[in-house]
Amino acid sequence: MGSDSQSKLPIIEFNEENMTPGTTSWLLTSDLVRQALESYGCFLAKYQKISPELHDKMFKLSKELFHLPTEIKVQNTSDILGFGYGTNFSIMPLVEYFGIENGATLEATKEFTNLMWPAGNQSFCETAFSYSKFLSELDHGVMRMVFGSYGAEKYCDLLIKSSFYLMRFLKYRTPEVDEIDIGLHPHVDKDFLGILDTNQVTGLEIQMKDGEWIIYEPSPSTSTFLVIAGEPFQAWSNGRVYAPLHKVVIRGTEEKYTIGLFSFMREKVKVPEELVDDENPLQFKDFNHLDFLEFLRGGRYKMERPIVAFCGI
Ligand SMILES: O=C(O)CCC(=O)C(=O)O
Ligand SMILES: [Fe+2]
Repeated sequence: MGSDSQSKLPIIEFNEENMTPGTTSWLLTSDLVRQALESYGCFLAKYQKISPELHDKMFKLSKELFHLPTEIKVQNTSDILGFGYGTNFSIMPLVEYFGIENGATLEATKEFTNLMWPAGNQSFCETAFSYSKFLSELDHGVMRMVFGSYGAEKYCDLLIKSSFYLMRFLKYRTPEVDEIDIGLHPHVDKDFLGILDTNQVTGLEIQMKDGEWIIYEPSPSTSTFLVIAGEPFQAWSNGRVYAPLHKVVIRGTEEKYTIGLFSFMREKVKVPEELVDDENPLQFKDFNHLDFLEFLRGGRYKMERPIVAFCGI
């Protein structure tokens, strides 16, 4: 166990003003965001667009989702590894999750809702859609800031246009006597950028660059999110952005719920020439993000740094 996240990780506020590209506060925030991702691979984002009411409603509806019968839940499938429903993993028995592929679109949210609630659940559909839409705006805002801060803003629109999301709902039950307390094994995310929201239960632990593990303490303010970089973002930045190893360990007696929005790119991911010079030679070849996800099949997702094996130079 290490120290807690509130004292270690940068906290960055996002508002109308500093999310407007070109303003002085946007430029200042852009540098803070880039530095945070380079130093920690993650930071806490204060983002009021998701109100406490919306947060509470989304988590209440998420609990209802996990209460559905198993025969309904297993219908949430996807061709992409890890995008559908998952549960009862022998090496991490506590976690159960759903995924909405193309989350942040109304069509996919409707389709998922109708699959889970054939008689309809308008409240879930509307809430999940507005929640994921607001989070996707934060995701775009963060990307624009990082690209801008590297002087690589001209590559941002194409990638953002090609991006899509996995909206993931996770639940971790508490371990029974003699059961392991691992919720998620240590892993580095395979998305470009992820945004995580949680109920007030600790469990997520993140490894810092110096090897120390810190415990993510959910903020009492429900408008605080954890923004965390995945390996593809690290590759795009030619190794500048850090993609931290993290895990979930359930030590208490309360169930943990998480909601995450993770971005993926359809457009080829290419290190900008602005990030390559004599001191920083090219570390990663151009790659297709979805091919990377295919590459992870057959147990390769357990590798320590699969992106290096996939497209490292
Ligand atoms: O539940 C959490 O806090 C972490 C989730 C996570 O790391 C993931 O879905 O990749
Ligand atoms: Fe993760």
